[in-house]
Amino acid sequence: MLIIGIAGGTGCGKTTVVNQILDQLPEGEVGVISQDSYYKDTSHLSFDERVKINFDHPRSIDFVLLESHLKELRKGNDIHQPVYSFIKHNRTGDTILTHPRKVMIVEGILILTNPELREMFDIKIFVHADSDERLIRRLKRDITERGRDIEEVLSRYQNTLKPMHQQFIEPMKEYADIIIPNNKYNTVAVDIVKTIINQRLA
Ligand SMILES: Nc1ncnc2c1ncn2[C@@H]1O[C@H](COP(=O)(O)OP(=O)(O)O)[C@@H](O)[C@H]1O
Ligand SMILES: O=c1ccn([C@@H]2O[C@H](COP(=O)(O)O)[C@@H](O)[C@H]2O)c(=O)[nH]1
Repeated sequence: MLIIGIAGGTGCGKTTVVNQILDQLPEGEVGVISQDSYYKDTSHLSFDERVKINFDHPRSIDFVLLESHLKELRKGNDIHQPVYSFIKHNRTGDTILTHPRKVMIVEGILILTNPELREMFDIKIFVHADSDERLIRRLKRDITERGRDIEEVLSRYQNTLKPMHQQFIEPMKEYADIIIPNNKYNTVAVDIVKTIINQRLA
């Protein structure tokens, strides 16, 4: 199994890059695990308490579960990937049955911050987009898709997201094998990653 980690700040385009990679690759050969599925279960908290969580700090992620799921997949076993709701700020209680594939992609803002998980990646990719570009994308996406308003996005950005990005996410570029510039759609970089995957699948 080839395991590819794709990191980068919010709105840099990780999900978009993953979808571009999957496009035209043989179905069923490449699997995806999203770090978002592994936000810690916070069912014991009220919604108002959950809103106050710092979701951009590594402690908000259940890395133990994520790592153990990846190890199970590597052993050839299925896992039940939790489903996360950004609207509820919590796991939904549902899971997605995820099968091991020849190539597994793990994507998320904080996946390179955990040394044990980092060790498991054969290829580490960091998607870069400038912070103003990422904020604009985040505003548009969170208002249309994640039930936020402009006040929520901007206050989270100033209070937690920006400082956490500078402290935990940006320094992870140091560990990347490949940095994809993604201020504009980068088909050349995506094609290079696809070529690597196709070689593994051949
Ligand atoms: N290169 C790009 N140029 C313009 N918009 C982009 C680009 N890449 C992604 N987007 C848009 O930005 C938003 C956030 O992208 P997404 O892939 O969800 O980022 P991430 O998963 O890193 O948070 C989405 O609405 C997406 O369509
Ligand atoms: O309940 C939650 C959990 C996370 N967030 C925000 O999501 C982004 C990470 O997702 P991307 O798709 O990579 O943008 C992170 O910056 C958290 O602030 C949230 O709003 N609510």
